[in-house]
Amino acid sequence: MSQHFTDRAPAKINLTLHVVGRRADGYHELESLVAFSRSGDRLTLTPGESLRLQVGGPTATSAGDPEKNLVIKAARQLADRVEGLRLGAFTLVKTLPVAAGIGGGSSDAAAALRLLARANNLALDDPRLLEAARATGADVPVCVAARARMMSGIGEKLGPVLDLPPLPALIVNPRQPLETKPVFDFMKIPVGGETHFGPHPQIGSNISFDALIAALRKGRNDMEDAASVLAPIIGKVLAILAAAPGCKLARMSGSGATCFALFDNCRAVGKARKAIAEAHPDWWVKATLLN
Ligand SMILES: C[C@@](CO)(OP(=O)(O)O)[C@H](O)COP(=O)(O)OP(=O)(O)OC[C@H]1O[C@@H](n2ccc(N)nc2=O)[C@H](O)[C@@H]1O
Ligand SMILES: Nc1ncnc2c1ncn2[C@@H]1O[C@H](COP(=O)(O)OP(=O)(O)O)[C@@H](O)[C@H]1O
Repeated sequence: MSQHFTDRAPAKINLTLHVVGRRADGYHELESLVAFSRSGDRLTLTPGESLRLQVGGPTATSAGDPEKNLVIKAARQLADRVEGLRLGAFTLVKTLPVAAGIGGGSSDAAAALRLLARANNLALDDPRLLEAARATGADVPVCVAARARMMSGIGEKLGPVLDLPPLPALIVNPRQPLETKPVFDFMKIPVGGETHFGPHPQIGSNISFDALIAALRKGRNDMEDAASVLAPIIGKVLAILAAAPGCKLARMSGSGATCFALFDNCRAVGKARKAIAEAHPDWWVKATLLN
């Protein structure tokens, strides 16, 4: 049997998302504490000469044309930078909701870069790989290591990996896709302008669970109001999560519409998952640990 490599592409959760300004090229400058789930999509690479992608799984259709998939884009970006890069056939099992604020496509792209790095003996901190990540999408660099850390700039500046306590979390998507650009556009932040919503809380490694929750409460998701106008169901999801017994914090991730709730124990997450999944069988409801 031919050799193959497999990796997971976890969901990216913006525990905070502060929009702090806008660059001349229209991209928004952010400050965001990002964490990752334990589960997500699954990507396999069978190394070979030609680049191919087969997409399956429950959300494969909504991910769109495989030729435009971010897995292919990332592989081409790396091949443009690494002479003689061995490519191959990717198989993606897509389970994360698409256009959901949890960076599924970015995480798939980052997983593709990790797999190509393994197949070609490249280090994950090889500057060519990081450059390929940046060229693929703003959220791809943080998804390469897929560990909790601060992200700033448009996503290209990464703080040190943070040793956060694993956060019992429930992630809920009401299955209403919401693309990123219209939400940023709706915020109407002028180019060159700065926002004045307040500073980001300081969060370091080895912070206790309670101190982390207190710090996160001082932070925000600045895209929440705009996203809630474009997809009013977000308000309902947030209200349901906030009312779940034991919920310590409920917030939207990224540009939405996925929202998450943090709890101090997995039993409370399990109970909330059961209740919400039963009441809303059409929603995507996932219990996980974030860090
Ligand atoms: C908002 C965030 C927060 O983590 O997440 P999602 O909601 O997409 O998951 C990200 O910044 C999304 O990153 P990503 O989805 O990779 O963005 P890209 O594909 O590079 O850009 C999509 C579009 O979003 C806008 N964009 C993106 C990132 C950024 N910092 N400023 C922007 O204004 C641009 O209009 C761009 O055309
Ligand atoms: N592997 C992929 N998974 C999901 N979406 C993808 C993928 N590749 C390309 N896309 C496209 O990228 C866009 C954003 O998808 P996604 O990464 O799921 O958004 P978000 O970061 O908001 O969760 C969608 O329009 C989708 O068609």
